[in-house]
Amino acid sequence: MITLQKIRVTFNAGTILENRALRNVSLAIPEGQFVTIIGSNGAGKSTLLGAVSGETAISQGSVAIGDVDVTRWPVHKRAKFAARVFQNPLAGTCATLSIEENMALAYKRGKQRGWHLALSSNRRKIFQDRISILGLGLEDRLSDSIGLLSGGQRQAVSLVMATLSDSHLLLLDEHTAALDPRMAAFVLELTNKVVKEFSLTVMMVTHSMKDALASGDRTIMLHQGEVVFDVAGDERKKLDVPQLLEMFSRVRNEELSDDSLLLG
Ligand SMILES: Nc1ncnc2c1ncn2[C@@H]1O[C@H](COP(=O)(O)OP(=O)(O)OP(=O)(O)O)[C@@H](O)[C@H]1O
Repeated sequence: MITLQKIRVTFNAGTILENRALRNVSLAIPEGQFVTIIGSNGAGKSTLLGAVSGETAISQGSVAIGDVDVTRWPVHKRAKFAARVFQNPLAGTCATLSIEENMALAYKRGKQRGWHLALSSNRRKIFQDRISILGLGLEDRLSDSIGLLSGGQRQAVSLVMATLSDSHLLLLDEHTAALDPRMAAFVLELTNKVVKEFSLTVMMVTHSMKDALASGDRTIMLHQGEVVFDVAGDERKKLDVPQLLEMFSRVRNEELSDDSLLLG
């Protein structure tokens, strides 16, 4: 269970640039749940993921992963519990290292030993098996520099890397947004496969209402730093994109099209 209690994040507090990016957000996400997060530009979606991963300092509230209160834990310590995949494929991997070295780093995330120790022949077999899930033939290219891969291949490897550490929480921050439509669909499909296979708990930010409803089992919408609706189960199954847009426009009291949400 991920438990966020009354999270507040205020950037530039006390200045004319003060921005209350998250206002009293409380959420309880049971283990194994896949939550999709939508909302227009600046709604606080990335800030929410940052509050969980530790990349964003919270002004008030608490974050617990399982029974552990991690509110005061730095990013590197929380990495044991949570893996994050960013929009920019270059952000989550190190271009100058090989695929297997990147995997070794992911493997040792939250552990004490150096990454070279994670590169034993046993480990290499695990990496090969794991990466073959992708069906991209990368198991034969483990010693290639990761910088040689396309954006989509890199996102795919990042997903596999997320399954190598002991973390069971996957934070996806618009991880398909920078890819062409075909690759985006492939990476999303792969996401669902990996999540299912490794029973991961997921928080996925997306600008696509369609993807938000098609993936996962719960959808929350943020608006101006607040959760404005939270839907799961049968109620969610019955929802379609136009209805979701209508709910959103009711919240904002204005008319929106899918594109206007996508483009903010
Ligand atoms: N480091 C920061 N310093 C100051 N303000 C910030 C910082 N990070 C985010 N913000 C502001 O906090 C608000 C929420 O930003 P956030 O990135 O969480 O929105 P978002 O919903 O992810 O938007 P988008 O869909 O555009 O990525 C925005 O007004 C943003 O400008």
